[in-house]
Amino acid sequence: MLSPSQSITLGSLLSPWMATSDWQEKWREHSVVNMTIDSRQIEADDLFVAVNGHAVDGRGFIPAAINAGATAVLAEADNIAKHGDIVEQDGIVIIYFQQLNQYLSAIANRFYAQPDTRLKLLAVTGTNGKTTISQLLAQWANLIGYNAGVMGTTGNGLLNSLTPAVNTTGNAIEIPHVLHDLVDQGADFAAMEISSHGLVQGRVKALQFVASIFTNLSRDHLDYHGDMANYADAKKCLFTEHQAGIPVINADDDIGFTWLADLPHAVAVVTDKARLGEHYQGQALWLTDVMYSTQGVNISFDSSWGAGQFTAPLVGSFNVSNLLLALATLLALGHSIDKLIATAPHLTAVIGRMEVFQSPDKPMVVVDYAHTPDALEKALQALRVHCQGKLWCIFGCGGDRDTGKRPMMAEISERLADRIIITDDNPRTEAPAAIVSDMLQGLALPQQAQVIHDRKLACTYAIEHAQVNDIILLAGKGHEDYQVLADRTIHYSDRETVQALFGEIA
Ligand SMILES: CC(=O)N[C@H]1[C@@H](OP(=O)(O)OP(=O)(O)OC[C@H]2O[C@@H](n3ccc(=O)[nH]c3=O)[C@H](O)[C@@H]2O)O[C@H](CO)[C@@H](O)[C@@H]1O[C@H](C)C(=O)N[C@@H](C)C(=O)N[C@H](CCC(=O)O)C(=O)O
Ligand SMILES: Nc1ncnc2c1ncn2[C@@H]1O[C@H](COP(=O)(O)OP(=O)(O)OP(=O)(O)O)[C@@H](O)[C@H]1O
Ligand SMILES: N[C@H](CCC[C@H](N)C(=O)O)C(=O)O
Ligand SMILES: [Mg+2]
Repeated sequence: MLSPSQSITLGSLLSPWMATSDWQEKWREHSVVNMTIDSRQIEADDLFVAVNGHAVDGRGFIPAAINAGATAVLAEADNIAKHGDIVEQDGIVIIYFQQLNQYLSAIANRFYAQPDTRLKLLAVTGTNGKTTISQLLAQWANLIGYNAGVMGTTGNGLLNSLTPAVNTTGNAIEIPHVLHDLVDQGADFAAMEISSHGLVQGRVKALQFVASIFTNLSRDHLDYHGDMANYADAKKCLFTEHQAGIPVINADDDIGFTWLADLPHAVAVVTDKARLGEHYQGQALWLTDVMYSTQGVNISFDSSWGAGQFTAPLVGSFNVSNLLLALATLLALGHSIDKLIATAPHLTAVIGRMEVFQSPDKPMVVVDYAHTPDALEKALQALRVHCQGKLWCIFGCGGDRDTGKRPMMAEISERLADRIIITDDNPRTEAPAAIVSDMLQGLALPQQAQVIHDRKLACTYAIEHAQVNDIILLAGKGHEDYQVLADRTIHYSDRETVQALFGEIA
């Protein structure tokens, strides 16, 4: 539960955008103590914000919000002529605001007293790696003396006490509210994940970031963005239409590389310096050597801030990219290279991201959140290096999400794994059999893949049938502790399943 903010008058809150001095005094001086966008979460003295959404028009819930105790309403205006109109309904004021969705971030940020400027706020965007990098940044920040928070897929809050959240990037009101609470709890650093949905919906429009990181772009969310060009534009607008601070760009990624030309102050991060060309003038950090072991990675790098070498207990080549991006960002923000190198061995793997589970006489199991073709490919490639026996891949595809990635992920599993078990992953409103059928289209030899819809049974089968030197990748659910079915959400966790099968928990 978020704490209430200090109260603020409607006149003061909205004065940057409308002539509140013309209002009746009773409305101008009317105080509100919280903002909420959902009528179902209204509490006494809240300001209800009614926007027109993708599925329903929030203005239809104004009566419900008033019934629930809203003390005032800020509602989307249909056109510019109606901007600033005031209507009284059941003794409650409704103020109309044009393009409310696009301004909501600024209004809410003002409401919560600009918390983005009261700590160092960092943004991480890209298809894969956002959670990992934001948490690595927060861990590293803590190790060098900050009190760091995060916001993202695994929840919001101080790094070690996260509150689960509905979205990876919260709504335009929730974000400054969480930041306000973080500042109250003494946070002086926060790294947040910014999804492409969050960017196009203006959820972070008004925030001031000290640095923004781009991880990579690969297929995902085409159900929402239509095509890859739109998806790329959505990500790019963090750097061109937001207060991004220092851009830190993964230039190994083809899209990231092309953006460098438009971002002269960017820090480019690459695994091969030659990729930047002789004439590259900007700041950069590049890999000079890397060694992998089951204990993690040993990285040597050079950069505009000097050269160095460090170890970190993370698995997979993509985590080298994640570590370099986090390091480059902290260096660009002025932190000491020596301190960062000295603290790197204390970084830890992020929950549900290439998380390794081992038990005597049992195959190694890796729980990972790969739910895109690129992530699945990278996760399998990373594990192949360590696998003496057969590599198993257990995965499904989410319902009500981009259907095009289903056969692609199946094709990747067939190419890179030795044994495939297709299972369920949040079927949501779709029939699990239909999702599996889409996935099977991608296999040359579908008869060789097993389909076990029940995820726990799929894991049990693999652990019972795999040899001790096999590796089992359990992909797609990572930290999730639920399975979303058509009519209900049930408790389910891959991590708990493995721990139970290994006899670690009852
Ligand atoms: C399609 C989409 O992105 N929808 C997002 C959008 O909702 P919306 O404004 O369109 O909502 P709507 O359901 O049409 O309702 C309109 C308004 O009526 C209000 N309402 C509705 C019902 C009611 O009883 N009372 C009420 O007041 C709603 O609060 C809303 O303000 O804005 C909301 C607030 O920001 C988001 O929570 C919501 O995310 C939904 C839940 C969602 O599933 N989004 C996914 C696709 C998403 O955003 N994913 C990305 C991450 C993807 C990744 O991993 O990369 C994310 O950032 O989470
Ligand atoms: N830099 C990377 N490049 C490619 N794949 C990655 C990278 N980092 C992580 N992955 C893979 O993607 C999965 C998800 O990683 P992570 O949760 O950090 O990404 P995310 O961008 O936060 O995802 P989401 O969009 O679901 O929030 C990991 O479990 C791993 O398989
Ligand atoms: N944030 C992503 C996560 C997907 C995770 C996977 N378990 C699934 O449900 O598809 C999404 O909502 O598309
Ligand atoms: Mg994430």
